[in-house]
Amino acid sequence: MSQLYLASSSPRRRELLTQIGLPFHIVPASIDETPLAGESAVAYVERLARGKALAGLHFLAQRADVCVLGADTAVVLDGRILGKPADRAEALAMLQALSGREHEVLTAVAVANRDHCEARVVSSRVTFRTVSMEEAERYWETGEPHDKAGGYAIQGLAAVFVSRVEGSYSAVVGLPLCETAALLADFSIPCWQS
Ligand SMILES: Cc1cn([C@H]2C[C@H](O)[C@@H](COP(=O)(O)OP(=O)(O)OP(=O)(O)O)O2)c(=O)[nH]c1=O
Repeated sequence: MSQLYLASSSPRRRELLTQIGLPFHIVPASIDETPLAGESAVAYVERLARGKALAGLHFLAQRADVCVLGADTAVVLDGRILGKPADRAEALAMLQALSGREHEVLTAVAVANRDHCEARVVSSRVTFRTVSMEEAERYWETGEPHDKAGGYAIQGLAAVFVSRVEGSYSAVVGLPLCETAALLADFSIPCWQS
């Protein structure tokens, strides 16, 4: 059986993969995350997830005995991708834009070995109650928003803003676990139940 590598520096993704009982190693995979001109959000997250998995495989010198998993999460509002906020002003602007509205969270997961690379994209819908400017400012001070797509963490303090989730909770946090397990099964990497 192949050894599984997670191409990610995200502690969330490590915790999520651990949650479903899979042993894995970590491999670095930093890639350019600039969107291409005219690229849709779905195409963007899929390209990045594949890119991270393939960069990890490259780092491991295309070893024959490994499978590498990469993922990418983007928050999409009115067709616009909200990445990680660059600074306080951008984080506050994102929270104000998300306040009192529904938005989409897209997460792509990709698995690659030397022969092929497969990906799935999962779309979820998250609704925020109204968030006041004072709350947004306090939230920024907690330090939670800076490394999160859309400037919030549903699994963290921002849970108090979320009135509804439709879709995959684990995908919003950073890795769609149901789809990940299915994808890994296709690569003959069994999860806890098989
Ligand atoms: C919307 C949302 C995002 N996030 C996080 C998940 C991802 O870590 C991050 C999105 O950025 P990504 O670029 O997908 O991932 P990353 O840079 O953190 O890690 P890597 O590329 O090395 O795998 O936002 C949450 O933790 N909670 C949430 O509710």
